[in-house]
Amino acid sequence: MNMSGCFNAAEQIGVKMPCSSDDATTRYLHLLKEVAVAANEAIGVDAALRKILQSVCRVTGWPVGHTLKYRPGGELVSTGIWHVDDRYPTDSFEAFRRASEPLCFTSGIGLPGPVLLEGQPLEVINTHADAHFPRQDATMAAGLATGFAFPVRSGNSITAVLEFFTTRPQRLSPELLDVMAQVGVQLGRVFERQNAQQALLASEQRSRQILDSAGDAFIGMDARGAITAWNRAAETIFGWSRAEVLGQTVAETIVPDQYRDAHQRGLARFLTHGKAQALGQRLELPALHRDGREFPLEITLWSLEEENDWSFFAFAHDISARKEAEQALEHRALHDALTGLPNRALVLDRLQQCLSRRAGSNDGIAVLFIDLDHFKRINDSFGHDAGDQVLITVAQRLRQVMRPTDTVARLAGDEFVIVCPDVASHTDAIAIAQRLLAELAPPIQLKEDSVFVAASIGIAMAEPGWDAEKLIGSADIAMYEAKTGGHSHYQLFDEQMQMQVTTRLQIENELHRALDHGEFCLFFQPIVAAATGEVVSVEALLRWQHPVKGLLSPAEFIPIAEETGLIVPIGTWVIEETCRLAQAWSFLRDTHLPLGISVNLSPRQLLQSDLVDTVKRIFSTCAFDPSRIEFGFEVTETAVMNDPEAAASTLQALRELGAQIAIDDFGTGYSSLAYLKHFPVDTLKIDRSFVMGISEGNVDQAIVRAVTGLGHALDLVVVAEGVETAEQARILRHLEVDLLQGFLYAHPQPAEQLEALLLNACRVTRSA
Ligand SMILES: Nc1nc2c(ncn2[C@@H]2O[C@@H]3COP(=O)(O)O[C@H]4[C@@H](O)[C@H](n5cnc6c(=O)[nH]c(N)nc65)O[C@@H]4COP(=O)(O)O[C@H]3[C@H]2O)c(=O)[nH]1
Repeated sequence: MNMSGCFNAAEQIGVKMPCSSDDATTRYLHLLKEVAVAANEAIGVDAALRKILQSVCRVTGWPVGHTLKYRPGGELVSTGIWHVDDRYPTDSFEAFRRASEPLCFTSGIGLPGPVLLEGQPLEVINTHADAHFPRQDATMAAGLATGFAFPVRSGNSITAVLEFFTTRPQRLSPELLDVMAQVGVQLGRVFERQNAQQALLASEQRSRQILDSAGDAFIGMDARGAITAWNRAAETIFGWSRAEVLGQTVAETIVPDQYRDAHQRGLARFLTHGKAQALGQRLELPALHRDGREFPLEITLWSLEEENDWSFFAFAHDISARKEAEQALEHRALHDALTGLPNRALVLDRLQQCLSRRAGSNDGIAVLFIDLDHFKRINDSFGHDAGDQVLITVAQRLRQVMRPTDTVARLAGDEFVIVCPDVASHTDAIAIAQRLLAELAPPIQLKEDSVFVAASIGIAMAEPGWDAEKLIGSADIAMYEAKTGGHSHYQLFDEQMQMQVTTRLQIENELHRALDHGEFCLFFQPIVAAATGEVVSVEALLRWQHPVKGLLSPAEFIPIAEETGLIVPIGTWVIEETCRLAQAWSFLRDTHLPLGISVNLSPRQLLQSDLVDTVKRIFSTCAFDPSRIEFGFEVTETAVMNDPEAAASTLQALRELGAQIAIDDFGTGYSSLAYLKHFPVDTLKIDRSFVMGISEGNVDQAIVRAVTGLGHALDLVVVAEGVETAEQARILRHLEVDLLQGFLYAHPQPAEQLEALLLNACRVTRSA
């Protein structure tokens, strides 16, 4: 090889090659090539050092080579990496090695120390003669006469020193020393690379530690969809270890089957068009666990472009617990806690959806509004636990008789609603109601008792333009009608009912105004002694002086006042007004008998908790003289039988305040004669319906006779209502009824008229 060839070859590997003899140059060139290859290919610094020690020893013919590395603090220490020629005696080498390895060479000391100081290759020709050579004895014993060393440079600093020894005193050529300097530079690159790798490794380890300590799963994915990163939380969340999933596709590992196509399409779209809706967003997605179970995941995705290749990363965490809690809350918000049925909000929502889906032709959607009859009695008689048990059983029965597509809901208390989205006709809806009533008919077994539950059902079919509220409201109106028509019935909604409801609503509003504006007034109807025709008592009867409709009788507004509870303040006004007038009239009569004055008490008033206190307050302000006025209350049988025990104690308390008690409309309601025995009652008022037919038939006469006999046996005064004819009066007198009330004697009349009647001591003669 000529000189130009030598430069060319050296330049190819990036080294400026000094010229020497052809032979030496070739060897040095090979050495540099070997060093370059070792520097590039060696797995690590140690391997490169071993290879280079070996190459240098071979090229130079020197038998021993050793490397020392720089240690922070400014000294060189043995790496333990040596090369020794096969022909060099092992014993000698071992002794030299043992002497060398423990030594630390500071700057300027021995062979490597000055190299560290100067940064240049150095040779020591006669190690035996050099007094500054710490290993003088060791080299002598090992027969190593000459040494040379050169630095390994990494940037501006020296990271290692390589030293070589030979047995003969020998001087190195300046070219060789230059070559060694180049070897040092090549080796320095290996050190630099290792440092960089170590730094990278350390940073990767730090990153991994951080990622492993994260509670969220960290997942990396390359552009092919393969998993590239998987931290400890990912192992826990998905059940796969890092080793198992690295290189596997995300799609097959954690994406549920049904979403895999979408996942692949999303990835392909991003890689082709750079568009990805999911990136940078916090998403909730279903994920797949190793055991095959799906679970909800909250995930944040982002992408990274590195060297023209895309990587994707995600932080994710299992939100099963949160979802369960949310679902439980949602379920609780939309379901009835006792029966587990949908509640009002949910049924309204479902019905609304159903109506919207069929907008335009809402036929086919039926709503059944179910209200249990007398449920309060079950609660009162058997306790609330039993009441709950009944509601649960009713819910189950309703559910099991309906189709899965129907919604059975509990609105409140004992009210249930069923939405049937597919009912062809009214006839079908009626058939459903009949099925429901039949299902509810068998007794419900409680702990010790069994109870029968009946229900009233209102049915409404959707009409175009109706919303959910209107449809349920209509079924409710129909249910109300079913209830008033008797119990355990069903009723279809019709527009007439709607009109009635509207009227009722209007009256309700007007009743409020009537009370505030003083539109009520009282009429009084005298009650006469059957034997003498003398007025012994009067009944106060409410009237409403309506500003537009004129004088209204109680039948037109009392039921609504009762329903809405307005009867309570109205009733209080009646008692106050009657007492006020009674006090004024107490001196009108010239008789030794007190004048009886009675007012009606509605069922609602009887249940009014402060009724007795209210009456007490009114009585105390009026202060009747009992020898002149006897104040009385009339209650119907039905009102009393709603809650006989409570009624008995209220009536008793009223009696203790000095009031008389009369049972009104006696014989028309459901009453127990046994109760009557225990009731604090003074008077029985025989209903007009028995008086009406008394002239024609024996049945009514027999009833009146029986009631009168019963009343007298219990020491009660018996009054007959609705006496219109002299014949009726005659028969009633014959049947020994004590008092008579009816149009025959007087119509209900305003207070002033009654006053005149009392003043004149008007004695109603027997007209017969
Ligand atoms: N056909 C016919 N009817 C007769 C005859 N004699 C009396 N009447 C009517 O029979 C009703 C008797 O009152 P009631 O049975 O307590 O029945 C009363 C009572 O239940 C209720 N009511 C009236 N005023 C009040 C009140 O202030 N409070 C409450 N809660 N209810 C009241 O309204 C009902 C109806 O009262 P009114 O319309 O005044 O009707 C009165 C009276 O006008 C007769 O010979 N023939």
